Amino acid sequence: MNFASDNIVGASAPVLQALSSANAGAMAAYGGDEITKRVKARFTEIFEREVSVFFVTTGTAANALALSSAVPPYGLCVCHREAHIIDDECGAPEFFMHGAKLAGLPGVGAKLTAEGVSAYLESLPKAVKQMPPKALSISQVSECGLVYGLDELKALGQMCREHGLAFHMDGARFANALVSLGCTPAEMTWKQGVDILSFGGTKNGCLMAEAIVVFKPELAEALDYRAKRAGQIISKGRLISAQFEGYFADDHWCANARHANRLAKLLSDGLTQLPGVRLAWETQANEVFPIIPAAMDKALRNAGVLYHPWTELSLPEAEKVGPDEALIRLVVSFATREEDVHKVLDIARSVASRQAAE
Ligand SMILES: Cc1ncc(COP(=O)(O)O)c(C=O)c1O
Ligand SMILES: C[C@@H](O)[C@H](N)C(=O)O
Repeated sequence: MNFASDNIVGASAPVLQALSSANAGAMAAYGGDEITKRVKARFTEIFEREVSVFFVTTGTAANALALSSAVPPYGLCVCHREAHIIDDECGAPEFFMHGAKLAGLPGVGAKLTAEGVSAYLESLPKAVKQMPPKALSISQVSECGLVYGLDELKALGQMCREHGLAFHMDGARFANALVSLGCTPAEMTWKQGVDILSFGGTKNGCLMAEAIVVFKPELAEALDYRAKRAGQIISKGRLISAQFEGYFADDHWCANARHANRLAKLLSDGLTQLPGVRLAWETQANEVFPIIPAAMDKALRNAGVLYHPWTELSLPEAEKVGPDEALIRLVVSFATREEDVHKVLDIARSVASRQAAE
């Protein structure tokens, strides 16, 4: 029972089928093929406006290249201090921004507020040599499994406009956030001021497919060159676009995300009914962050449930993890079986019963 990440499963059947179908015959390389053209047009339909789309192989590449188009080498990009771009990309964003800096701010649940970012920006010294803030990057879904509501995104977008920042969204789990809010892709992005999006497909059914979706045309100008320099212009480009073709067909992508979110909620609700179990952050997408008794943590691991501990950095002081507790991260994917969720709950319940009997 592997709940370590949504990166642990392969692709879903429709995506693999689309890939297999696209394999036949000769097609133009480097994105010149008909499938790539078709899928780029599909992105324009999905986002209800003309967009530029660049296919890449990893979320890190999407984030680093997206930010490189928005932030000059002397600039600053504001993000959360636990953002994937600051914590998990080994300096790729700074590297591709040619030395620009990431400024990580605190925030409960790895989320930022417009007020908090604005206060930070106002606090910066206005020295002429100060690195000027040029972008804001948020993760939707956040690194603590939380989803920004449309009002929060609107306020952040407005704040970016007021401060002249480009607004980037790390949408590694875009579909999970989308179905959680029940809104449209346009409402969750450009209609709230998002300028450039890292659109993730890999964690939700694709084999290896991410896209940079650009809403602000001037940010797209050099992205082809930047992607080429990063080794992200794939020679057999159809192999990424075909994945997205299968991903988008028959609303498959949203069905995958709804499945993952539903089982995450089932897991979360089952765990929180047990004594000594509380949530670090509400379950709003496909990740569950329970704080559980240490004995339960040990039992789950001994029973072969795979998951990672999580940092409590974004927990309010009053909710910090106790000496006999463990904060863990359980990630549910489109391929997670409901029976495995029930198995985890059964183990947790048995531990709780034993502890109650002691
Ligand atoms: C919030 C977030 N952004 C981006 C990524 C993409 O990272 P990768 O380069 O591993 O595809 C991940 C993890 O997979 C993530 O959790
Ligand atoms: C932890 C993080 O780097 C990874 N992207 C995951 O979500 O599993």
